[in-house]
Amino acid sequence: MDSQDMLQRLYGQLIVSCQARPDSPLHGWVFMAAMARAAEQAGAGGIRADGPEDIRAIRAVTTLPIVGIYKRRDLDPEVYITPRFEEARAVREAGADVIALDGTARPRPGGQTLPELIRRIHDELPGTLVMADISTLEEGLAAEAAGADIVCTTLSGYTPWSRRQEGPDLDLVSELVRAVRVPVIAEGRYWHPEEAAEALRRGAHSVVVGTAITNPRAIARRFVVAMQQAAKSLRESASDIQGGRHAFENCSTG
Ligand SMILES: CC(=O)N[C@H](C=O)[C@@H](O)[C@H](O)[C@H](O)COP(=O)(O)O
Repeated sequence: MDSQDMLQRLYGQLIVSCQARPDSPLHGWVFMAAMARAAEQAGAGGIRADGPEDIRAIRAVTTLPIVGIYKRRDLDPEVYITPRFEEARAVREAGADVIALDGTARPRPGGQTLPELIRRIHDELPGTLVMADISTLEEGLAAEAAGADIVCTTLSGYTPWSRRQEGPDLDLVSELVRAVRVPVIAEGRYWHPEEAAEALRRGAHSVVVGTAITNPRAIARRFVVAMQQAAKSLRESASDIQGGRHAFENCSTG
């Protein structure tokens, strides 16, 4: 399948990000491959995955397009998403169709600039689509000029200069759609299905959802916190009622 067909295949689709950090009980390729299968059964149109081991395992169980990344926080705590050509090649060789990488202008470990890295991927790994993970409109424009095939809102809220907000950066989707010619993929803090639908209405090509689907710890936590808050206010109102009753009793016996 050529890269235009691949883009076409992702159009309007949910891409499920199947990632689990080392401290998660679900860390490991067995669990990530199972997550990817579950996502496919649900009707997702693509998978985003981290690291050659997970990507290889996912490739073995699905024919869905894979957006591959290789996080290397050990090389750089800030520019950690597929920072160098070495990581890009490893991800591609493991079976990824699209390589997503840090698309900001920050200095990269290894010293290559973003345009140099994208050029090298296109030259040496032909047929690979490059997705630039960016945090602002300006970075999206620069990434497109640098040769990125797709821009993605992944890093909005995760660079010191980008918008901080609890929910997804839908406005960045709208701004990018107006300003760039390449497809814009929405990603980052999509928690409700309606938000993903809204991203499509604003012109997103696809939407990537991770935590809300593949992180049971975060999902369960949401319930725990909501219930703890409810229990606390129940306790408070019960003690108010009790306090009221005491006051009444003291008053009527006094
Ligand atoms: C900032 C960063 O490193 N984002 C990572 C990129 O791959 C992942 O940790 C996110 O889970 C992914 O972007 C999906 O987003 P969310 O989990 O919010 O749906």
